[in-house]
Amino acid sequence: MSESQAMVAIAYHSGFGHTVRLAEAVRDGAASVPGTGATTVNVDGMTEEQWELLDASDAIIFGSPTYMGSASPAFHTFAYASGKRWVEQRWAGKVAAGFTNSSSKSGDKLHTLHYFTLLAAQHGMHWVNLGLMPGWNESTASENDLNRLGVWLGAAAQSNGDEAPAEMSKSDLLTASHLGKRVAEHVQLLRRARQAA
Ligand SMILES: Cc1cc2nc3c(=O)[nH]c(=O)nc-3n(C[C@H](O)[C@H](O)[C@H](O)COP(=O)(O)O)c2cc1C
Repeated sequence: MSESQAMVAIAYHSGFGHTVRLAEAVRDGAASVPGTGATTVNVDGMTEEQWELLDASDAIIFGSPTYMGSASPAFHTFAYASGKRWVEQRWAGKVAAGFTNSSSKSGDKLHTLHYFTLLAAQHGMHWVNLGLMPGWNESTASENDLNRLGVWLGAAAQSNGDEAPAEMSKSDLLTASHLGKRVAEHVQLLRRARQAA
């Protein structure tokens, strides 16, 4: 990462390989914005180096499958451990966003996204929402629309319980990529504003 380059970190967990595909799409969307580097961090077993990478990032995008109506236990372990950063408000002022995946169309994914907003707020971070109108909600609409699940708070994806990660919805992956790009654009805006201040 060059000195002037912004960094977007995607802090995610994936138990069975679906959510990691979203994390990669978010990363690619963020990296498409000029002057932005992006990297994924699997939060299941964080190293000191990975914590330092998050500390040094301009944005942290949280991602987890929805298990039993909330983020996965591995993600919650990461969030609990982030309390060390919380005490010092070390992530305050960073940009935050989130994404989740589950097998049901709703599946209570919104609760996972709500949880991410609280985590971001406790860290003093600035939440960026999805910024896409809902798709697939008219007779002429299609499940290939962006934001096909009609969520505003973050990127939500649905993968059938009997299908491999390779079968994931292209619309969901593009929606995740949109979120990464939007976060990187906000990071660039904030950087310019802070430099001008
Ligand atoms: C313990 C457990 C709890 C789950 N709870 C939910 C749930 O609350 N809602 C839902 O729609 N799917 C639920 N699922 C399905 C997962 O969200 C789904 O398999 C998802 O694709 C897993 O993502 P991953 O491959 O990244 O781990 C659950 C799966 C497991 C193993």
